[in-house]
Amino acid sequence: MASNIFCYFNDILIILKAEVSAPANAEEANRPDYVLNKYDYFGYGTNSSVHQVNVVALSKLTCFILPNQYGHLLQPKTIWNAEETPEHSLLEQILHLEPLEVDIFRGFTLPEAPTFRQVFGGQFIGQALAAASKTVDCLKMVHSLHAIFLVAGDNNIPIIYQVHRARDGSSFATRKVEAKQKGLVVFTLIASFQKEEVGFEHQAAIMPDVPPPEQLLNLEEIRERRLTDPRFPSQYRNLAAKKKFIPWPIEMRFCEGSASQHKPSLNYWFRARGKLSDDQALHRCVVAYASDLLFSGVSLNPHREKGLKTYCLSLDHSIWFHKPVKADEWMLYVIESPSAHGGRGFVTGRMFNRQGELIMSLTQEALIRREKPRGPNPRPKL
Ligand SMILES: CCCCC/C=C\C/C=C\C/C=C\C/C=C\CCCC(=O)SCCNC(=O)CCNC(=O)[C@H](O)C(C)(C)COP(=O)(O)OP(=O)(O)OC[C@H]1O[C@@H](n2cnc3c(N)ncnc32)[C@H](O)[C@@H]1OP(=O)(O)O
Repeated sequence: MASNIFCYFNDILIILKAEVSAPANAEEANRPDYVLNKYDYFGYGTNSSVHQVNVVALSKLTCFILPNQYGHLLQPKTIWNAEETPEHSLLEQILHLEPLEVDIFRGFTLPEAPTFRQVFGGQFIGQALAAASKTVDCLKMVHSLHAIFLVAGDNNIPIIYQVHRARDGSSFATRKVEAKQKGLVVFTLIASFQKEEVGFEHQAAIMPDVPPPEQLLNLEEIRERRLTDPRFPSQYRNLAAKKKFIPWPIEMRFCEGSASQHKPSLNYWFRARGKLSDDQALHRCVVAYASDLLFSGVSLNPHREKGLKTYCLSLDHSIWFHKPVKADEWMLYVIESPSAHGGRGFVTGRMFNRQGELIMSLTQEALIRREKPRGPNPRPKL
């Protein structure tokens, strides 16, 4: 027994019982209807104007009406209002974007953020994913993304993120993001989002047997040891002490000592420094950011030698999120490099939580070359 419901309202209706078939709007009228179930919602939740909603109840319908002034309660505490939380971590500041227009955002490279010669690749991925996430129904979470680095970004100018809404389906949504500097597209990302769903389950990947993070040193402690270890020549120690050192917003603990630094693999624990807001979208942006820090460098491990200077840049990066992420708790990053050839190093990664659950799978290809001496007037890239 199906019955049509036409109503004019600006509140949100949450379904408590029954199924509802909903042609969402006029543009989608030619597409097959999609079905809303218990706890799905429809309506607009705006107080600017009254909208028409056209749905078909497939059986007796019971709804909870949420008046528009309470619509914000459906939004989780998100990265886009992070500035309202005084104690937010440095990572939330790095990923914070300024909305400029519908689907257009501005990101910055903060002085406290890790920078390299060019904008850090993980910053592009994290910020672009944050921009895409802001345009997607908050019940849908990113499950995969694919990024390409086109031009080295300039740390000294803002980055404009333009989001294209490629598709909004009932279960999935797809977004394309272009990052621009000086009018040039320097980075692109395509990301797919999905509503939570129950389905088939298995995990064939096994977490390697490594020491727990509490028994290992972090990067800062390794550096401290190098500065004070009398086995290193004093010239080396003085030089290392003079180098500007900005602690990364990600804490890392390496599972193997320097003896294994020539293996085309690396295992390390990591977590975000400071407490993050309780927002799954933010936690996924944070791990996406962290995933580019020590990834493609593993493809150089078998080729490392004294005095080697390299020119390395991430070319592309893909992530699949299998399960919910907690970026401020320890995760094990297991990296392998099956191949380096033709100036390109290829790496694959897996991230496990402490319970051994496989949370994410990743791949990346990077340009890996011996550094050539710079000419007197290098061509500007932007
Ligand atoms: C066991 C314990 C281990 C413990 C480890 C412990 C500690 C580790 C600690 C620290 C590790 C530190 C850092 C690692 C962390 C993070 C890594 C971050 C990675 C990134 O965040 S990465 C940023 C994102 N990714 C990009 O931003 C790429 C954007 N995309 C492009 O940039 C272009 O798409 C390109 C270049 C790919 C193709 O562009 P194209 O087709 O035009 O390429 P082309 O070959 O012509 O080079 C063009 C110009 O690149 C320069 N160039 C080329 N080859 C060179 C060489 N060999 N030497 C010197 N310069 C070179 C010249 O300037 C040349 O220009 P010119 O010819 O005028 O000289």
